[in-house]
Amino acid sequence: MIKLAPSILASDFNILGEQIRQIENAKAEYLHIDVMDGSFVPSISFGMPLIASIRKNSKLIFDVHLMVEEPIRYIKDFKEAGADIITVHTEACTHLHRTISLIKENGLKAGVALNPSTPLNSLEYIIRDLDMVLIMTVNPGFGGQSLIPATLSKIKDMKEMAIRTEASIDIEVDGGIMISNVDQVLQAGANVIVSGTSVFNGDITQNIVEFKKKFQQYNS
Ligand SMILES: O=C(CO)[C@@H](O)[C@H](O)COP(=O)(O)O
Ligand SMILES: [Fe+2]
Repeated sequence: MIKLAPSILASDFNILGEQIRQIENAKAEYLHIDVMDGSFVPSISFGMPLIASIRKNSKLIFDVHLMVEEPIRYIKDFKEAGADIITVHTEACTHLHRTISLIKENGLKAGVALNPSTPLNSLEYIIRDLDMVLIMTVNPGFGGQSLIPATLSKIKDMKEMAIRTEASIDIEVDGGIMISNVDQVLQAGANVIVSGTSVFNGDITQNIVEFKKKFQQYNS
């Protein structure tokens, strides 16, 4: 089943609650929440207080993408704020296995994200412990960038790796994904689609309908 994960980084924070309701009513599966620390990535976004606040009025699955150095320091805080899935960057973790174990001990789903230049073989000894791998299709840090074409073959290779290792993982893709190029990532094997700009620009409900139409042929 293909899932849509709208990224609130592209939302209008002045009416965030209302926009999340629209996403929920349009039946997106996840809410993608980009946390940036100004160190691992150049920009700073938001953190636990915002998540705790929107958690009160949403039943969506909170898919928290931590672009944070040594996220092991904050796993418990993000759980308490309301995260359901926590994805950490392999490049930001000195002790990746320990970090993933802590996410799981907290009863959450665990994901690992890879920057565009990070090879898949860094996952070889951890893949069976994961619920999700996030293949970044842009360099993390900002919304509204263009998908890097070389990441398409990486998604394919990830799918093959999951089959070869018999790992039952979701493959999430994130960055520059639009209605016009979503077929490419779906054909490559992704099944969780993050989209910020293309969901929030214009009519949110209609944009989600368009994404879901595209997903139909891959769901059979
Ligand atoms: O993690 C990130 C960026 O670092 C993403 O989740 C973006 O927020 C996606 O936004 P678009 O590229 O779809 O505008
Ligand atoms: Fe993200």
